[in-house]
Amino acid sequence: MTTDKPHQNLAMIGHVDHGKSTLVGRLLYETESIPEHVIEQYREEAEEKGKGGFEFAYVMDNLAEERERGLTIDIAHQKFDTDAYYFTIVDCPGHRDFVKNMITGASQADNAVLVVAADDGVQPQTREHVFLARTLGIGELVVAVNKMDMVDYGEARFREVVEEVKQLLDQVQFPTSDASFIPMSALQGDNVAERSENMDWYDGRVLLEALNDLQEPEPPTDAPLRLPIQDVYTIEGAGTVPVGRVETGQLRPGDDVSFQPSDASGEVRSIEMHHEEVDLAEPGDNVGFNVRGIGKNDIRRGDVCGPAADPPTVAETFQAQIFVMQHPSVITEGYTPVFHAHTAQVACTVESLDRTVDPSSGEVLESNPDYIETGDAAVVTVRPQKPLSIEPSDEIPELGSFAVRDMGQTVAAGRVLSVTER
Ligand SMILES: Nc1nc2c(ncn2[C@@H]2O[C@H](COP(=O)(O)OP(=O)(O)OP(=O)(O)O)[C@@H](O)[C@H]2O)c(=O)[nH]1
Repeated sequence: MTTDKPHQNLAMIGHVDHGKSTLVGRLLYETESIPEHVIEQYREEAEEKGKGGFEFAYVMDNLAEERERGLTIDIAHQKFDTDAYYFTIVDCPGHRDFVKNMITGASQADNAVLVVAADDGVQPQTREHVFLARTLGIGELVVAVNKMDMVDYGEARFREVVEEVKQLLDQVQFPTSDASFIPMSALQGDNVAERSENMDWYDGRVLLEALNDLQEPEPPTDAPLRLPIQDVYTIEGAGTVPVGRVETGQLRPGDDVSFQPSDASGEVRSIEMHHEEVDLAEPGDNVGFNVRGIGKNDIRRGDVCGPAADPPTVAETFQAQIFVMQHPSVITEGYTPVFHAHTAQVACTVESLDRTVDPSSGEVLESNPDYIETGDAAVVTVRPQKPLSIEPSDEIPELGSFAVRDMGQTVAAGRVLSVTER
């Protein structure tokens, strides 16, 4: 894969069984992104088994079977391209660790396709995923009204589903134009790559066209430097080398930087990327660097590096809007799970439940509730049990969201509204 086109991470979201995997399979198939030898092998098998024509369903069945055998052409991390972009599919929310991956930057999605089955309409997970997409800062949604073959390709049903989805998107204030609703069948291939003859009432874009027209993700360069530290190495000859990914801003040799919350600072001596010395690092760059006067025990994973003149914020407490995704019982004041924000993992206490809000409109439902539970959106005040660097998401979105983990699962996701500094 060359780099002559910009890259985008694309999330596939939607209720279980509405067709996310099938749609990914179809996109890969239509863009000729499934390796030729795999397709060829299926074609031969299909012929041997006398399956007549080479049906897409046959490809999907085989992909599913491979997945079960652990041979994984799994939908996560598959790549395809259009004229304008290279796309990488990132995990969908049902998959393990999706939320955590989204938040720790590993697979932060730029945009998403929301799959809604025409025969089923908006379902609980459709709601949940849309809310999550909003919380996690996904830019644009393309809505795939899928399984149109199951409703006789009828325009009236399509319009009904579009209305349902629009209501949901209005509630969470997700700006979406009419053109982003596409009636399709992932299984039959209608309106994915090719215009469907089964729906001549539709004259909008097909899915690949809509993806091709997405806005280019903007590199966030006007925020100050924020570089969460993943690891700290000691390298012979170079000394202490923190490594991490630049989330915002720029890093140059000669810069005076500060690491928070460890509170160490010094001047950047050199920066390395892909084993080569560079004189500038920008958002998305994974770098190792060397700072005058800083030893291995002065800084650690979970620190954030920023300009000494505008250092990363360290929170005494912070107020956040959270969405409870799955919790076996209820969350009350005093609850202390582990918060995952960028590369940090810190136990934090939910000090007060300030209010529950309509997950959609943000309207206050109840002030100072006694508890919150799965499906609730709430504003809470949180006290980290150890120093934690985190930023208001309005100011630096890349450092302003977190996942709440407990009992081996992500129980909630959230966005920082404000920080009371230490
Ligand atoms: N008729 C019809 N069936 C479809 C279409 N797309 C998907 N399906 C079927 O719907 C079922 C679920 O599809 P999946 O792609 O596994 O759905 P999913 O959303 O990925 O489901 P999870 O990964 O379990 O969340 C499968 O049996 C598909 O064959 C479609 O366009 N038309």
